Amino acid sequence: MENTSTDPGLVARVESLSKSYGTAGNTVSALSEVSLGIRRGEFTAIMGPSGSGKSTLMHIMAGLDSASSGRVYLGDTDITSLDDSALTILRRRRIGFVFQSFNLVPTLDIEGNILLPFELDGRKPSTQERSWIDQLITSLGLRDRLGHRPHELSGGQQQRVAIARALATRPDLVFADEPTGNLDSRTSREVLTLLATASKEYGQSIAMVTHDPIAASYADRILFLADGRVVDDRARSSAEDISSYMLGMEQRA
Ligand SMILES: Nc1ncnc2c1ncn2[C@@H]1O[C@H](COP(=O)(O)OP(=O)(O)OP(=O)(O)O)[C@@H](O)[C@H]1O
Repeated sequence: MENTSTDPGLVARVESLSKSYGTAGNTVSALSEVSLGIRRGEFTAIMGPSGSGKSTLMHIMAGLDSASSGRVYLGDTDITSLDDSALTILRRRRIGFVFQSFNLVPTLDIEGNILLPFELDGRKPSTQERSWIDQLITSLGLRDRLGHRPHELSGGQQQRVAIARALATRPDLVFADEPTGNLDSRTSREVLTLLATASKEYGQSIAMVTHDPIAASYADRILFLADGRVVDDRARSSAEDISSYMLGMEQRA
């Protein structure tokens, strides 16, 4: 009998997750029998060389792509059993996203972008949610930008809007996909500090895909993937240690 009991310390987990692309005779294995858990309240980085399966793992955990086999849980919800409309609702209500390319809606002002998850859910924020959003707007320094359009903001400011949007609904888990990929190093540090603070001060669980050792050094924990498998699971490490580990991985490959 399969054990499906949930460890309350894990916000999400995958069990024996495999993913292949292509058709019979011409398949690429992107993930092979991956089992891992993302701990609640932690900032987790997922690292690995190009093609190691990071994006595939994130997309499947976020319900954006389907597994070939295995199980994927968000809390105690087995998302592999959900249909497309249930997955859409789950993403909207329980997951936040921060992308490399910010993905703001150009025709909406900053406030409209931050409130978009509520708009898509057909509701207004409650009083309590509104005060949380106000707190986010202030702490992210966006108060005097609310009426502006995204193109009027710098890259770093746009990413702060995306972070405010991702945190606004207090999702179970925020996925960040190379969130500093389009930012200069100073702005990257600001954005990474904001993500680390969201986890430390607000208990926000975050899973960040990155190939950047500096970005990963802001995380509480670093999972390393290679060839579609988890090859290491480390506590917080310096950028130097992460770099030399990555270099070793490439040399062993
Ligand atoms: N839609 C797809 N069709 C076919 N193969 C795919 C598809 N998506 C990913 N792959 C393959 O699966 C493997 C893992 O890809 P994935 O994008 O998850 O790696 P990654 O670690 O995120 O890489 P990168 O750091 O370059 O973004 C690669 O061999 C890739 O070519």
